[in-house]
Amino acid sequence: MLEPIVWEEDRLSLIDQRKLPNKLEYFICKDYRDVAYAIKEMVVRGAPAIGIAAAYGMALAEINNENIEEAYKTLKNTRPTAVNLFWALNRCLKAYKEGKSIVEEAKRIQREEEEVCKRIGEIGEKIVDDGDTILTHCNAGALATSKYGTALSVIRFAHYSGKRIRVIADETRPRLQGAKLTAFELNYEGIPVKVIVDSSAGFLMQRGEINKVIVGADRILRDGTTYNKIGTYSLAILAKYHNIPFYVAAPLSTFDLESSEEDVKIEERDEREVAYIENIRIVPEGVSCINYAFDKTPAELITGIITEKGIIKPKEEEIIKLFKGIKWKSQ
Ligand SMILES: CSC[C@@H](O)[C@@H](O)C(=O)COP(=O)(O)O
Repeated sequence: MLEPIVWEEDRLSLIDQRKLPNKLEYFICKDYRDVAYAIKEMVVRGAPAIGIAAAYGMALAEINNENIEEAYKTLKNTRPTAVNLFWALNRCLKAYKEGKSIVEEAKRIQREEEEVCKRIGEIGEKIVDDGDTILTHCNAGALATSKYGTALSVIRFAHYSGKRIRVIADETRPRLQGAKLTAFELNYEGIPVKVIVDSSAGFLMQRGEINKVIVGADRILRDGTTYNKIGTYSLAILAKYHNIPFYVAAPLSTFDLESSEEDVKIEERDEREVAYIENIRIVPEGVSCINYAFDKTPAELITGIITEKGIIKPKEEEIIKLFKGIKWKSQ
């Protein structure tokens, strides 16, 4: 399996996801500023992965004897929507304030998140039937976590258990995480995958060519409202219309029990991501573009949320029950 986040000899190496699928290269981070750059520029991306990377950013600040509060602030301001970033940074800051090692805390976060993704796969594969064709959006795989993934962990474990499944990856404009990353990751492991343009999902559903939709999440509120890559909401509406089960797979670190919808900042990225394809302008000069990176899917469109502690309905009482006995702080 790919190893997107490697901590070795006091430095952090990240698979440079901007270069996939054509080059598998590592981007080396020697200080927290390198990590902040890597998160902002999407060298590393995906909610759990940016949380883990940010934790190592704090670890680098500790090793380099830099100001920890400054590092925390810089890393916190890289991307606004995925809550795992704030969750991981807060864990590291707390460890530091308690006089514990940030390096050890970051390693613990990575180990735990990998284990959690494995559990999501083992638990979630039960919803997959032999012969299913599963649509997924963006990349919620090992590249977006550290190992296994969330939505792709469910798909991986269904494949490992011998179920004959096929995956359809939305290309996921504008950054093409589906076409570039999900297709690369699944193909790397021999899991059958085909790529479609985002706009053909509805037609494939209408033709009965999709049995399930499984996506990841960047933030889930206490009422089940789910923030994920732009386009997720449209897929959820389409799935509802065609009676296709729509699942979200996410670890507890992606839940945000404290915020309400007004508190969640949807990242808006540079409009050039839409206006250009591989450095060629495709939108007429003088025309601007709208580039929200995430959207919001209401709970009533979601069949179930697959977590490391079981599959739940996206309902407040079930979500609260998940967190019984767990202390949690987002931002
Ligand atoms: C397990 S990753 C889940 C989400 O983080 C993923 O679906 C997603 O939306 C990633 O967005 P990105 O902008 O590539 O960081």
